[in-house]
Amino acid sequence: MNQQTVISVEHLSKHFKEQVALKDLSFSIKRGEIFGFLGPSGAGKTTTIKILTGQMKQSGGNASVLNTSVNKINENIYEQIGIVTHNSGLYDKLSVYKNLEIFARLLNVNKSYINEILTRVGLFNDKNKKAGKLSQGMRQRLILARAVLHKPKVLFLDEPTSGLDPSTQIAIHKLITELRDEGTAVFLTTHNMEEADKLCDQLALLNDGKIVETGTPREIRLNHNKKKRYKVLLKNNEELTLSQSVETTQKINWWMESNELVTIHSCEPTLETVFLEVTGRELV
Ligand SMILES: Nc1ncnc2c1ncn2[C@@H]1O[C@H](COP(=O)(O)OP(=O)(O)OP(=O)(O)O)[C@@H](O)[C@H]1O
Repeated sequence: MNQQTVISVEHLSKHFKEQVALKDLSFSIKRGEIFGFLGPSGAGKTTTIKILTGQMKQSGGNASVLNTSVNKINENIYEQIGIVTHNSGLYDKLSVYKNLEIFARLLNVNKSYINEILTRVGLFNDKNKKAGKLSQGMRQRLILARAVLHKPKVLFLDEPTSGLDPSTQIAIHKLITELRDEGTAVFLTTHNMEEADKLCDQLALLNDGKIVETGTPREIRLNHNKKKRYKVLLKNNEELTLSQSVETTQKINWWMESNELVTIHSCEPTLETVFLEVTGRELV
């Protein structure tokens, strides 16, 4: 295994009685990489996180996190990983600060870091508020702060921005990117293709428990850019979409020479379009 590899998954499968939830998944994630697991509801994203964090047993194949097989994971691993899932809870009756203080004690983190992380997630001024009185976006930022308080080497985020307002989404994206730049490996599940496109270094598209496409967001979009088209805006306000051809090249040249061309863009497919193309399903 490459020294930089922190998560390695080989032929992983999971079934619940007759129902197959994961089929033969293989991928790896390196240090300082955001890996996006993109798929519609029921595709198997949460099941994968549960197996990788030792909360559920796989039916076949193997996976390791920080060189420990998921079959041998014990609570010691929680000193090195952080998890944000749908059911991450908070102590509602305690203040924002106290919620973090409890975890700082459990995880042997210097208390001085609490104020720093509260500032980073934009909650410093709310540190004395009771957790139960926070808005949904503030709650999610506190849950994220708690998950990264001990500077984990691996961070698992299960749809961390689902249902949040745009400014909270931006704040969370900024923190995730900073953590990646500091070397954390991030395993992120989402069904938000814009989030995946913007944030992730590598992506796996998951459908019905199977990986149907992998690569960087750009590679995936360009691989599926078969019908190359261009959108142009001309000085007379005319907007045209043109397919690649000798005729189109001549037209564009002419508009450029005669200073008629205002804007030109290539029309690559979005990840949403790619997903629809490879699965026949929308990413909802
Ligand atoms: N404990 C369980 N018992 C039986 N079936 C389960 C269990 N957990 C998950 N499944 C099934 O496995 C499949 C994958 O579920 P999973 O929760 O991993 O999907 P997901 O991609 O995380 O969906 P969402 O985006 O809605 O959270 C679904 O068909 C689900 O019904």
